[in-house]
Amino acid sequence: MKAKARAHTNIALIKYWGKRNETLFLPMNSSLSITLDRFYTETSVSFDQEMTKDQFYLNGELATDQEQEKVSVFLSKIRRYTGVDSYARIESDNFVPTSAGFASSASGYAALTAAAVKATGIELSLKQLSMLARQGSGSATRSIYGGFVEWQKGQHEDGSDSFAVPILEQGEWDLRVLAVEVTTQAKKIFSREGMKRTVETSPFYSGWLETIERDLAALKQAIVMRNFTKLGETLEANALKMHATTLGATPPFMYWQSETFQVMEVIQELREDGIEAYFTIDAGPNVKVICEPRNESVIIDKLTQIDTVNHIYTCRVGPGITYLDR
Ligand SMILES: O=C(O)C[C@@](O)(CF)CCOP(=O)(O)OP(=O)(O)O
Repeated sequence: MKAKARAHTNIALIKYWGKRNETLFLPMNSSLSITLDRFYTETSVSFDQEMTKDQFYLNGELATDQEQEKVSVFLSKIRRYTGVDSYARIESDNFVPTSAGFASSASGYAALTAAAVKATGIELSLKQLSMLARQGSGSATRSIYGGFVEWQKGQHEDGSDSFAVPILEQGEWDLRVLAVEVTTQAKKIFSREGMKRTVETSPFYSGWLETIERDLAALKQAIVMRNFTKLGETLEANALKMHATTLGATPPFMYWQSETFQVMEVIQELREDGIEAYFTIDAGPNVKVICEPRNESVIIDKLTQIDTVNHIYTCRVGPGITYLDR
């Protein structure tokens, strides 16, 4: 019983920031992302009755004990859900430049979910795959689908209504995401810890939640109307509000470095010159710039003039999960 799947990473335009249930990975708020074409994870899973424990290989190497444990705990959720009781060999290859601020957990857990379930031979819906991937990493919930994807937070405390739904298919709106990799290698506060500390201690967190539904509605309307200005203004403001919550945490923290501000200033200058570009930032110093194809080259030219910019990856809207020959 073996299968292989590919899943792409995604960039949130309305951020998932905070859990209401850590065990089931239930979010405090709904979120919305774009799946990207360029970066993905390929994972194969082979269940074998003879194995006495799971074996996880990452990029060709046996993974660390900590990674083995995380994957095995997650695979047991899939075993319970599908009724399969054997161990498996898992091989994952990440085609994701984590140095550019892309979380490989989104594509990683989505690909693992798709390959593992396929290997069991049990047919599940994309909605069920999304609910399973959510329990590996929240942002993986969205990588089951391509295009523009909403992760509905759901109301039920068992998570049965917390999954992703496709909003717009790949190819229905051709936008660009420019991932700007800056030089700093600051110590990273992983998003799981960052959001937990913020939920538990930041007085600004309630303000974040109060504006989420309005942001989400505005962004979904912008998508329906293909209104790039409204999309950009909404996503940029949402990212800024997310990062504002961390400043009020105990102890306070900030993901931005001086290089981050340099990129943000150039984006604002571009807009003053009439070139529409908007930025979003996740749990790190790197900036992702969203623009329309016609402005891509002028924006890249301007960004490459910043001496602390290491590399710029150009991404387009990408696909949902696909199954590969072994
Ligand atoms: O992607 C977004 O919506 C916004 C973030 O990237 C942060 F900016 C959060 C991603 O969190 P994730 O790594 O999925 O956390 P997990 O559920 O604890 O594994």
